[in-house]
Amino acid sequence: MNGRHIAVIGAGAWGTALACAAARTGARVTLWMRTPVPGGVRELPRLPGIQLPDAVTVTGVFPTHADVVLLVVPVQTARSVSVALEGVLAPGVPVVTCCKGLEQATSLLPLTVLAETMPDRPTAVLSGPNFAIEIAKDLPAAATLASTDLTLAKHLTSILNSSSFRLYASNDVAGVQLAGAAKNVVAIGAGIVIGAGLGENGRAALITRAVAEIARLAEALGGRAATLAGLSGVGDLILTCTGRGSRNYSLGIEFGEGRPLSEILASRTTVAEGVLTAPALVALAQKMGVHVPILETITHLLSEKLTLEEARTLLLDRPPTLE
Ligand SMILES: NC(=O)c1ccc[n+]([C@@H]2O[C@H](COP(=O)([O-])OP(=O)(O)OC[C@H]3O[C@@H](n4cnc5c(N)ncnc54)[C@H](O)[C@@H]3O)[C@@H](O)[C@H]2O)c1
Ligand SMILES: O=P(O)(O)OC[C@H](O)CO
Repeated sequence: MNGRHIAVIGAGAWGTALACAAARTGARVTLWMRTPVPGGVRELPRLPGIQLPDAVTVTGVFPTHADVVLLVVPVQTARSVSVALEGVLAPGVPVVTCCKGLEQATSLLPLTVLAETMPDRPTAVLSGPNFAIEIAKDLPAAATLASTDLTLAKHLTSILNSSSFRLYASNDVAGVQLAGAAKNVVAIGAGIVIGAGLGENGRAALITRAVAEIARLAEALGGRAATLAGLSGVGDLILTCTGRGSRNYSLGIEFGEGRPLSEILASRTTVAEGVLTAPALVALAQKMGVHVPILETITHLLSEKLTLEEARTLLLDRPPTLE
């Protein structure tokens, strides 16, 4: 062990996988679970077949100290969990949000939520094309770690990087967070296209033009359009809009096949962040005065304000324009 301590808050699929990845850096790891199993566990329900490394201790108690804390809960719970964590965590310990989405009630990005709940704390975001099960199995992957403080981002990449999980530092927190949030909405749209039998050309067009919408919104929020070409942008869109392992993409496929959203959600126990992020994203775009017809159409399909036929007409019957 290297003497470092990494704490992971949230023992869902992604928290479990990140605990495995953190253990591979040589650190001691604590994994906070909302409802810990008495006597501890080595195999967790969200990732069947994955054994936790010995370096990982599962706990129901928030850490008071660590070299870094990873916040890995559904984005809609980030506010309440971070408030509780802030009550016990020592000042100065950096917190990295690993959530992908917007808070539904406020349209805030996760780091903006943390700025309200942990105002004096150093923070960062981790985002990229990462299916939890593959990270847990130690398959090769990469992601972006962004902080407004680039020195902190570089320091955290050096703590969390390993020979199978390669991290790149960035200071574009708006671009990285927005890309991670929006890709879940686009993945639902891509799934709808495939589920409805509209073809792979249509899916490629939808993804590509959605990138233009997200880039415009990222710039309006102070981010960089170029970030969309990176791991948190196109990288995650490629994975999530084509990989059947994506909860958001597979939800879109089922919806496109004609299954009601309420029925799909009732049949699942894991989070598909795109569902609640979609209306928040559209509200944010409206507030910033950014035109996002594709994101809007996906949102209206999910809320049944549009039929598939109406959505198709709305997107395709617009006058041609410059790319
Ligand atoms: N699964 C992946 O491959 C993956 C990869 C990258 C990022 N993410 C992101 O990580 C976040 C978490 O996703 P996940 O895959 O781990 O979800 P999950 O559905 O597998 O698990 C969610 C976990 O959060 C816990 N939880 C729910 N409500 C809570 C509350 N109020 N307080 C505390 N804990 C609560 C649940 O008990 C569960 O353990 C999401 O924002 C997701 O987009 C997931
Ligand atoms: O299963 P999804 O759709 O939540 O996607 C998981 C990760 O975000 C992929 O990078």
